[in-house]
Amino acid sequence: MEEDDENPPLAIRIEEKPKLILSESSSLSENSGEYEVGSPVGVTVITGYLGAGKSTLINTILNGQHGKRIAVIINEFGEGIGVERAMINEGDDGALVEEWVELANGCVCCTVKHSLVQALEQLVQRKDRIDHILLETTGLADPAPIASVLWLDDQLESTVRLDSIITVVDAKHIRLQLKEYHEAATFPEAFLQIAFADVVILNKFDLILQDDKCNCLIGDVLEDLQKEIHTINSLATIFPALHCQVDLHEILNRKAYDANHFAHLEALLEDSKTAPASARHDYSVRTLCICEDLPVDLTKVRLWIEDLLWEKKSLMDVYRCKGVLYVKDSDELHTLQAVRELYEILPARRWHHNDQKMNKIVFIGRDLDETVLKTSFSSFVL
Ligand SMILES: Nc1nc2c(ncn2[C@@H]2O[C@H](COP(=O)(O)OP(=O)(O)OP(=O)(O)O)[C@@H](O)[C@H]2O)c(=O)[nH]1
Repeated sequence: MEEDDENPPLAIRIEEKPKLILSESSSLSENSGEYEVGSPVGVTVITGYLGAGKSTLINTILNGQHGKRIAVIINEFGEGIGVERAMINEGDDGALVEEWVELANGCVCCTVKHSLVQALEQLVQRKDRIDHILLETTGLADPAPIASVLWLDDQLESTVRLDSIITVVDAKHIRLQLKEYHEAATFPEAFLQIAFADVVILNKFDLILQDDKCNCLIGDVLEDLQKEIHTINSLATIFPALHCQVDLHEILNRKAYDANHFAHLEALLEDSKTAPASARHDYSVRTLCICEDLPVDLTKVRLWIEDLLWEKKSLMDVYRCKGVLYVKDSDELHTLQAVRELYEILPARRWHHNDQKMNKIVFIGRDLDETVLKTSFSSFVL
């Protein structure tokens, strides 16, 4: 592909599989202020049910005022090659230059992992020209493997960082989708996407009242839906939206996995609650929170969490876990983050004199048992 000096296209050829678009935002500013030279490039994973509005969100971001130079990676599976491309607005001025590569069928996790690492490695070589990467996971029910590649992959660790997982939800259909999965007890796609989300965009709220026979106020319906989403994942920040129009500063650069960007996690943990047993919808995927005042032994915490995430003796399926730890013989607050079987415990900052030192861990997962979690934590770790 030829590059002309006035409007140099950004295009990177990758040998296989994800489609890759590189875009320079029309609102590009030389220094957005948020991009630090030398720091890893943030990756936002965009997931969501079929038709929920993922491409709409990408279009909103590409055409938005955020001052970032953004690269987009799209995975598309099966027969629909080319469809995703048509959904993305390339811009009148040709500001978006694309390189499309077909994704072969095969083991989703392996294929995606391999080609994703390759694509990212090539992208970050152009780091001087990219501030942020959007990764749309079309066709992937479970964002966890992608998240773990980005979050803890040794090869990529210093060059890219998982910024956040955004799940786009169709406000009109989400109840039905959750109900269907719940009743059929099948692979809980809609649950997983919400369970892993740092941000949920509750999209298409214009459609939710169309079938509503009770003349409810739109505010009440939205509030109900938000409660329902928080029953599954109380850590997710929810933005109701029309055509995915959201404040881009709220969704880009969230640093949801950074130990040293701790204020956000602290606020989330402060607010998070265990979904009550009497929750209106008794889903098997839910949020559960345990608190403990006494200092813990870090080595034992590691063994405990490994037992939980790796051995799965208790039959609980933990998808996501975030927390703060009050570690014995340390004057630093530690953070715990886990995505599926991967976890990380890091010192985040020194305890402040007015902090209430305690352990607080939030779990999001399937068939979580509060009693087992609490008693095993107290007996094992303290
Ligand atoms: N009424 C309404 N329609 C919307 C809204 N947001 C998106 N749509 C429409 O919903 C349809 C699907 O949106 P997409 O952005 O293509 O959804 P997607 O999640 O990328 O779809 P897949 O990639 O097929 O899973 C399009 O026709 C959009 O124009 C909204 O807020 N309200």
